Amino acid sequence: MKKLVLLRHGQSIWNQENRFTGWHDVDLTDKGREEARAAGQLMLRHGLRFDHAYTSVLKRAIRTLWIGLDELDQMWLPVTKAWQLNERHYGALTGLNKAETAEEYGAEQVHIWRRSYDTPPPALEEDSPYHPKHDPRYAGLQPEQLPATESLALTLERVLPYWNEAIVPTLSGCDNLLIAAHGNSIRALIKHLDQLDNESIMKVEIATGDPLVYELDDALNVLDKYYLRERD
Ligand SMILES: O=C(O)[C@H](O)COP(=O)(O)O
Repeated sequence: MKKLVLLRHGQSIWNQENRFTGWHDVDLTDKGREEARAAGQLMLRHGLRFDHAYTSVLKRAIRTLWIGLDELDQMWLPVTKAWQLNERHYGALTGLNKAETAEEYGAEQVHIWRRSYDTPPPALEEDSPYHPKHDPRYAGLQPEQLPATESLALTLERVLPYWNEAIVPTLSGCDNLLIAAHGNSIRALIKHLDQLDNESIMKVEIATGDPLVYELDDALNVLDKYYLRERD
């Protein structure tokens, strides 16, 4: 039996400030580092050790992974960083306060932007400093690969090919894999793994620093799924 653990990063500075973040690269708060440490300790207590780890190219997920692996004494682990595991791009909402945006546009509209399956937020202008075309870490990508906004559906369109082409071959050849990522890239993976319809995925919320375990057979069929804290 294989184990796949999905871990959302600990609290970030913009989570704390209640700002739309998406692809903006903000670090963890002290609380976020503590959440990452607690997640690592929880995995340690349950005897989890990994053969490989994946993360995004955003420091809140990378640092959560580092802290978790440090607790597991597995800092030596091979790690693959992939932009495809980034948070969904929040478009023109990036940097705005979520409560203030709800006051301005209405709570219902903000809920649609945050949780509808296929309604993306308004797109960023190309000259916005938040546009990924200005960020050297994406210099190797084609212009059409750089989002100016993303719905969950569009996020899935880049997460799923990466899952199939990169993660599935790795997972097929090992026992235990850790993915440290983001609320919506993890929701995209969950939609695929649990075969949820577009309606059901809208209700799925992912907490920070809360390891979610999938037990899989050799063909990567899901045998069981649980939050590790439930078994603590
Ligand atoms: O990018 C963000 O702002 C958060 O990490 C996730 O936001 P959400 O809860 O609005 O999906």
